[in-house]
Amino acid sequence: MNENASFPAPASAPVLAAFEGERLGYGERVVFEHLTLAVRQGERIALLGRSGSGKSTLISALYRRLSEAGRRVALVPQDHALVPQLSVFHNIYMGRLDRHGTVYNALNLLRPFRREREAVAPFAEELGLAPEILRPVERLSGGQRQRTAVGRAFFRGGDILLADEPVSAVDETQARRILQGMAERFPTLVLSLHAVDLALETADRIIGLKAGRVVVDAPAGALTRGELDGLYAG
Ligand SMILES: Nc1ncnc2c1ncn2[C@@H]1O[C@H](COP(=O)(O)OP(=O)(O)OP(=O)(O)O)[C@@H](O)[C@H]1O
Repeated sequence: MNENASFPAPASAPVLAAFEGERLGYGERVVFEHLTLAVRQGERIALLGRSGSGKSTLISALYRRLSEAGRRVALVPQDHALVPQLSVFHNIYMGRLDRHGTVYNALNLLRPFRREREAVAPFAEELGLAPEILRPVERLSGGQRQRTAVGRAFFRGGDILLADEPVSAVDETQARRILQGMAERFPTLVLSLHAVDLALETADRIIGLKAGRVVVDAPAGALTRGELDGLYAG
C-alpha cells in the first residue's frame, strides 16, 4: 500500500461523506470498531474484501450519511430490493418515485403514462431488458433482476452511485458494459465488487477491507494484483 500517493480526485475536491474513528455495526454486533474514511466528489471507489469483511455495512452507512446530507444518491442494494409482483417497467420507474406526488404514482402504477413508458424504455433497452419490460420481476432470471435494479439506479441518477455487488449475476461482457454505464452517468461511484480485475479497470481508488478494518486504501494504479489477492488469503 502506498500511503503517500494522492488519489486522482484532488484533496481540494469536496468531501461528500466522512467517518472519523467511528463504530459501525448492528446493535451489539460491532463490524467496524474505528472507521476513518472520506469519500470525495469525483472518486471512483471499489470496495474489495472477503465475504463478511464489511462491504455492505459500509455501503449502508454511506447511504444513510449521504441521504441525511441531502445528496441525491442512487443505490443498488445487494438483495436488489425489487417489488417481485411488479413489472420491470414499474421497478425501474421507482427510481424517480420521489419526483412525483402519490396520486401521479398511483395512476402510473395502474396504467403507465406514455411519457413514463418512453422515459424508462431506453434504460431497459440499454440493459437488454426491453423484451421483459412488462414481465413481473418474480418471473425473471437472477441476472435480469440484477439488471433491473441497476436500471432503477440509472433512472434515478444523482450525485453518487452506491452499488453492492452490482454485476455479480451477469457475464463478464455485460459486467464491463454496465460498469462503464455507471462511470459515464455518475460523477462519484462507490462499488463493492468481487472481481479484482473489474475493480482495477473501473476504479481509481481501491479500498480493501478485512474483518472490519481498512487494510488497503490506495490509487488503483499503485496496487498490484498480488497485493489485492492478499485480501482474500487466510
Ligand atoms: N443485519 C445484521 N445483523 C447483525 N450482523 C450483521 C448484519 N448484517 C451483517 N452482519 C455481520 O456484519 C459483518 C459484515 O457483513 P457485511 O454484510 O457488511 O459483509 P460483506 O463484506 O458485504 O459480505 P458479502 O461479500 O458476503 O456480502 C458480518 O460478520 C455479518 O455477519
